[in-house]
Amino acid sequence: MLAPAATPATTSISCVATFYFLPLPTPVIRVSHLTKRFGAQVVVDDLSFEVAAGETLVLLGPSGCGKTTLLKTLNRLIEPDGGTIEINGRDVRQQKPEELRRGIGYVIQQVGLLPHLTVAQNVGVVPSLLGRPQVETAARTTALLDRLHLPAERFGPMLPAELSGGQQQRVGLARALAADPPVILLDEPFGALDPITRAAVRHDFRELDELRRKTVVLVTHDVTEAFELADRIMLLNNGKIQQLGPPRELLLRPASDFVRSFFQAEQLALQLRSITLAEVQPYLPQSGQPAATADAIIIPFTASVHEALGLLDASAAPALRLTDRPQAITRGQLLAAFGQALG
Ligand SMILES: Nc1ncnc2c1ncn2[C@@H]1O[C@H](COP(=O)(O)OP(=O)(O)OP(=O)(O)O)[C@@H](O)[C@H]1O
Repeated sequence: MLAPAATPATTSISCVATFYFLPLPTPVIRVSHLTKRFGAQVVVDDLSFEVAAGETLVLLGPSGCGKTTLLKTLNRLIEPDGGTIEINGRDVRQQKPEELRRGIGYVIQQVGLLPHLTVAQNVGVVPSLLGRPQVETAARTTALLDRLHLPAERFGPMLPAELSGGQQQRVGLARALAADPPVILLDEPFGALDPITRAAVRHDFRELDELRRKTVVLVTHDVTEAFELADRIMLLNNGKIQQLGPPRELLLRPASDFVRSFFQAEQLALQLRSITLAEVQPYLPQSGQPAATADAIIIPFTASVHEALGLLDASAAPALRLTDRPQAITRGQLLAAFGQALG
């Protein structure tokens, strides 16, 4: 059976024990007893949570559970009926909505590019509103478009209507990042794209270095997307948090039948992504053929079973070899050990 993973709570406790004199990092977003009703329907029901600096929190749950409403309260596109929201220690109600929104990146499924402005002008909208020097904005726009595989020289002068859906979504991401806001909110940012474009744009999004420094809240109903992108997932139903934690915790230690059944359909695929080779290693045969380095792929313990199988499928290699383990592992042995690790 898998050993229990360290939860954020246990990690924090051990940090406090060892470095009790260091203050814990202040959360960038702190939500307390947030409530929103539409008529008689309570859509966000007394929610309290925090998001740490640099963390990606994914809001997940069935249609109508309140994900978008919750997200929109963070930048005051929707005003709550009760509770408080602090961003960087300031109550959002103390700031004018327009000013607040200029400091928070926002990406939506419909992209919402301004049709009469060029791609470069669209990306530069917020920095211009903030009065940033034009030269600085132009350089930032070029760098972002290049990083999102839309070379600025070619795409910068184009109009949004001349771009494909995937290209428009990339421009939407560049626009949200242009003013370098510390917080980014994304509502189904890849939702309108076909599966192949969706995977490609999501990959480029994940690879953006600067996102690692940002605090991100992302809404999706795509479970695989949530597992790929989230540091923690908040699973919602009827406006209430059903479970909040790292993806593998929701999968391996569901807090309720609702959580268990939510992931049921994709359970095997998610387990393959969540479980690492370090966890299956005790169940692999302890003796066997040493692998000839030339015909086995060497893979680290930190890789997931999904990544290992993907590498085997994509190459002509007959087996894998874990770093520091001389024996080769075949696909069959890996799957058998994975089954045993799941218990
Ligand atoms: N402006 C509004 N007026 C009345 N009801 C609303 C309004 N906006 C949302 N709702 C209702 O609030 C509930 C939650 O909506 P919300 O868009 O937050 O859900 P969601 O989880 O994002 O759903 P989806 O995944 O389908 O986008 C739904 O029942 C919706 O009909």
